[in-house]
Amino acid sequence: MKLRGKVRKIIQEKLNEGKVLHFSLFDPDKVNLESIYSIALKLVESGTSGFLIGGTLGVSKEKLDSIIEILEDFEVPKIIFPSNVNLITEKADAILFMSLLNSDDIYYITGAQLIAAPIIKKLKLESLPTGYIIVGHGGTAAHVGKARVIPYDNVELIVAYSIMAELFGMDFVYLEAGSGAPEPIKPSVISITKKYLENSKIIVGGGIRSEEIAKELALAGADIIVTGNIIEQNLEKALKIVKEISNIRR
Ligand SMILES: CC(C)=CCC/C(C)=C/CC/C(C)=C/CC/C(C)=C/COP(=O)(O)OP(=O)(O)O
Ligand SMILES: O=P(O)(O)OC[C@@H](O)CO
Ligand SMILES: [Mg+2]
Repeated sequence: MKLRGKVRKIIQEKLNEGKVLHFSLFDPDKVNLESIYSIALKLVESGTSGFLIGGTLGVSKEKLDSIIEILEDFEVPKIIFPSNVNLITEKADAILFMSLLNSDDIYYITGAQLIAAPIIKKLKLESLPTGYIIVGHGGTAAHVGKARVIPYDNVELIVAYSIMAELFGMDFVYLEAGSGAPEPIKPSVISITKKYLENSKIIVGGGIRSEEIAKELALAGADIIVTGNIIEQNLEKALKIVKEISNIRR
């Protein structure tokens, strides 16, 4: 919680320097507590700018807390990526205060947020207002969040949802293809969406497994690239992605 209250500023300053950020996603259900410190160290040395901690199935606050404690010494923001209200902890620096804009269930649009808001206030957690938009494959998050998933190539809908997030004043638009998606969101879709956004920053995640794709997405206009599965499955490849993104200047 050392960086609490500074997270948005840290992100903004890096973006102002023309950098594209990489966030490392740790799933509390899948990560091994014995190995997480050494994995995180390599990610930080390669240039990752944030830790997202979250998952949809099998996640407990206890495991979330243990992970954040292990990561505490790294001067990198530790941000909760919540699937529900049970994953709010005072140990984090910040939380993605997300609304799943293309959900059919009001619970994921304003319901969970209603329950979370007073808790976040009480804990003095920094909140990062985020429009969460699920596209394509969608994965477990789409199923649980009852998303009306947008087809990968329906750029008109993706743009409309993204503009909506910006008009609501959300600082971030998270375009999510779903954890482990067979293909990520298309760079061409990102570049078109980018043209319509004046303030909101674009987070892209889901199915990013190569430095080539990560670079294409970054050059197309993604501000933050998230990788999760590849860190668990092929750390060397994940480190290549982090290095590639960290070297980009726009
Ligand atoms: C603001 C608060 C407290 C909650 C918001 C809750 C919302 C809007 C949730 C959206 C729907 C949802 C289930 C999102 C999950 C986001 C997430 C943590 C994705 C990464 O986890 P996965 O990789 O999909 O999970 P598994 O590995 O368990 O499949
Ligand atoms: O695990 P991957 O496929 O990298 O997806 C990351 C993230 O966007 C999932 O919510
Ligand atoms: Mg996962």
